[in-house]
Amino acid sequence: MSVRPPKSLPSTPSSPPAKKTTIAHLAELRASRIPITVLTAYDFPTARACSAHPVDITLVGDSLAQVCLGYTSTTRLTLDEMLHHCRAVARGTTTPCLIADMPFGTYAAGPRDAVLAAVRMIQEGQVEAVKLEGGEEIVPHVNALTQMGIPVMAHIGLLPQRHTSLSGYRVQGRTVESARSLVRAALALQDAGAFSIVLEAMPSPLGAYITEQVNIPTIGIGAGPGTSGQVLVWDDMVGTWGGHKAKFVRHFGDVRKEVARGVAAYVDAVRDGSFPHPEREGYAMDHGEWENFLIAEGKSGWTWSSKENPV
Ligand SMILES: Nc1nc(=O)c2c([nH]1)NC[C@@H]1CN(c3ccc(C(=O)N[C@@H](CCC(=O)O)C(=O)O)cc3)CN21
Ligand SMILES: CC(C)C(=O)C(=O)O
Ligand SMILES: [Mg+2]
Repeated sequence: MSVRPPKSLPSTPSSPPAKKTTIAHLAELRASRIPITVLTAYDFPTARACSAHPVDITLVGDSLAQVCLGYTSTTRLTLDEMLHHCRAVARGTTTPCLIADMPFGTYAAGPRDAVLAAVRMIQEGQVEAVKLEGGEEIVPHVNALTQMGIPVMAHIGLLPQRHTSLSGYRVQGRTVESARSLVRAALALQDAGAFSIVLEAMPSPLGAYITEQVNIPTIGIGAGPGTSGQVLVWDDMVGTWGGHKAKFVRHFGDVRKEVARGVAAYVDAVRDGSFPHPEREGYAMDHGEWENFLIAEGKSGWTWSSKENPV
């Protein structure tokens, strides 16, 4: 399985042809202080939407477990389930860099497991890089992956895969000790070869401070505006997620309301017989063929009106 070749989007007079996002390009965005845009995607149409007004990175997050599959925790998601969604997102992805979360349990036992699972994610899932949650304890895993040429995005701060042992989804880095351990983790993960780090749920000054201390792009979610880029979960961004709304979420659309309106309008239209309209959404038949059909059936006087006889 080879890495997919860069694809170009058609150019318009106002915009040059979009190029495939590379790791070097992400580093350039950081150096130029151009915010990096990241959105999650779990399926083909969402991947297409992310590619159409292109974000820099499309992330198949393990938030997939909750917002798309209805599990109560990301820890329920298996590698096979993740691969199934990665393939769908890959089919809809053009220029964005495609990254996916390594599911809970696929790297816990050690670097060897991490490499085996990451190879499957690249070969079967067609992703370009993997993301792992953890601090200094996953430095050996990040080393093993990056030494074999598998690009790694690190993820520190709030670690949803550890919500049970951490007694919930809590903002991190609010004490001197916790803030210092996050800075140490960021530097250690950078030294281990991570090309970028997600900073989740930490005070804004700490997000900016870590960003200044490292020389790789940081991607914030609830880490303030001082990071190199931002990520949001798709369903939080478009407003389709009906569960807990974290403080860091902003709805940039109200798709839930529009979906509810559409479903109600469809059900009402079918029930009142206004959908489908016999011509607008139906197929016509040559009049002579129809007459001959009725004669063949012995029913030449048969008439039908969608109004009188809706079924
Ligand atoms: N829809 C959705 N959005 C996410 O960002 C997300 C998921 N799902 N699922 C996987 C993880 C879980 N995440 C979460 C889940 C809960 C909080 C949360 O309850 N945050 C509290 C902070 C509590 C505190 O003060 O410490 C909040 O109110 O923001 C944050 C991130 C992030 N990821
Ligand atoms: C929110 C991002 C960073 C994530 O890890 C996910 O969607 O699972
Ligand atoms: Mg995740």
